[in-house]
Amino acid sequence: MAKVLQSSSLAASALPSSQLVHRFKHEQVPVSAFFGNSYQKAQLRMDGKVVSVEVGSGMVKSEVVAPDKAGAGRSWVSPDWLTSIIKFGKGRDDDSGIPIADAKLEDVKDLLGGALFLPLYKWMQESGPVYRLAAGPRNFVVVGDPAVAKHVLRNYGRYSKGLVSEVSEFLFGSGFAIAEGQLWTVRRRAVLPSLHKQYLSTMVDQVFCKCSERLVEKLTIASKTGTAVNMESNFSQLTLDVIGLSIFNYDFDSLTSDSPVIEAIYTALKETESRSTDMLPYWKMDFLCKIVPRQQKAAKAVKIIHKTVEDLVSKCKDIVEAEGECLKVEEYVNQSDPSVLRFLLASREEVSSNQLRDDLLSMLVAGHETTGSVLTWTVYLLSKNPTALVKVQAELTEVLRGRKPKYADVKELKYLTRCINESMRLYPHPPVLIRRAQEADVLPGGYKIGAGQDIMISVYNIHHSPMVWERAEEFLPERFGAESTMPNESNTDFKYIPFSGGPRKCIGDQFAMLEVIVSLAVLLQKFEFQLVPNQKIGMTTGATIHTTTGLYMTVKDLQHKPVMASAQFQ
Ligand code: HEM
Repeated sequence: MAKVLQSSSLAASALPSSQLVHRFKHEQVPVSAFFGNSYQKAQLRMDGKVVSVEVGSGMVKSEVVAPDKAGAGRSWVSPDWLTSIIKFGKGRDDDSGIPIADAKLEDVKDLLGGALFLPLYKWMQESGPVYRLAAGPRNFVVVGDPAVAKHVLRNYGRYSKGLVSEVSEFLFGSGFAIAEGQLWTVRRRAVLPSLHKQYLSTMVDQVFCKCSERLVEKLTIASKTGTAVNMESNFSQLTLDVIGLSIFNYDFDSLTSDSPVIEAIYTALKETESRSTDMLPYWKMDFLCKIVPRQQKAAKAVKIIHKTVEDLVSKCKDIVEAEGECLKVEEYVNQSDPSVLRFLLASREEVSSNQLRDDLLSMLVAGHETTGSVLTWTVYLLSKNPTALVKVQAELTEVLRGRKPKYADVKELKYLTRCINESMRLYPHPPVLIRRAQEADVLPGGYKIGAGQDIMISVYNIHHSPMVWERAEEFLPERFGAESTMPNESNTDFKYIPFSGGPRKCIGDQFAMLEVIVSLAVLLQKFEFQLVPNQKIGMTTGATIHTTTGLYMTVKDLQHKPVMASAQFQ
């Protein structure tokens, strides 16, 4: 006898998703992945219709029963029935102690291409800091509690990157940003020393300042004509220049944002940007990527990126081989090319060209949009908080007196740094970290999870939680204190984790902070940024928090404007 969903008991594990697909939203999704092995028949709301689906020995039969007047199913996440599945699936024997979020259609209708972290926050307010969410083919335990985040992030061996590795492998390959186990350990250990202090201080002068000054030239023209500029796309371009030049070669005149190399990478990255989120419903269905046009486009773009990076690796190999001997750090940073690539080749480590390519790509992708988004939201917040902006300008005048910043100046720009810290609290990039339990575990608070459980650590929830932060929604750079050390996961006990924490913490955190501080020091000494009026700045997500339609600003030259306020802050 076929059972209907509402009365059946569903097993938690998913069927292999390979044969069973249902056409939905113009593309195909794996019906079977939504159900357990004991499932036989259910009614689903899909594509604006109520559909009866029957599964038996590898076959799926579906027929439309009625139009779906309630409108559920216009999103691939049909929350009402997914919540039901989880409730029935976990059933009476659920002793995990984890409440199930009551996901409603209106919470998630814009989920695809929208801002997932916003409904995650709403559900935290309703269900508490740790809850279970049905999302597409999987269920996630969503974490907004610093103690639980600390447990998961610190116990790396027991939690892998899971889904995030699966959906971004097409781009990162075996790069260390998504690699696991021994490969990750070896490659991270090999790359980490390339970001040493001397390298960073060289980059401030040779790359960060130069790229920012190039943006100053562009904005000067806009300031003269009064044209509004989209600062989000300008920052995206700036940070790609910076990371491309720093990783591959900082010969500024030969490798610039308008050079074919950077241009190719930029175009290709744009194409691939949304593929990871697109991929979530197709989880483990590689064949769909070969037939869906948008996925085909992304696959082509990855080929361009790979070819471009392979050419750069091979050119640099020739240079290093011609040099013969291994260079010491001091010698190497004084050379005309102290790039990460050159460091890695000069260290003469046994590594394949493809592995090197994937590791460099890991850094390029992880270090580009994240830093661009921090710049975007910091400038946005400063334009909305004139008192903080005046303090920043006063500090810049006091410390730099109109000159460009050097490495040693950065630690004196305390208030600017706190504004950036606070911007990363309010707008963390990425807003959600994904992990998968390798074994059963009990989380702090007594929540039980099984092996294979997917987990979303919502950094956004932790950073916005009124249980964690006072006046959580306000922009208060002073909250971190001027003289205390830079806030991080250790000194805030995982309340502040914009760079994650534990063994897989961001490898480029210092690089990124330096880059953002230096870029803003150059730009804010020169210009005042004003939001174009009547602009709605909405949020959406790719890997980071983006604006929905750009951040349009007018820029005014500050050259002759005196700065009044004192730079002191408590
Ligand atoms: C403000 C800018 C940045 C932010 C907010 C940021 C944030 C993060 C976060 C949260 C993670 C951990 C992801 C996870 O646990 O799943 C991460 C990892 C990583 N980041 Fe960053 N990042 C930034 C800039 C950079 C830069 C400039 C680089 C390269 C120079 C970089 C390279 C990486 C790499 C390679 C990883 C993976 C590390 C591993 O798995 O071992 N990031 N980043």
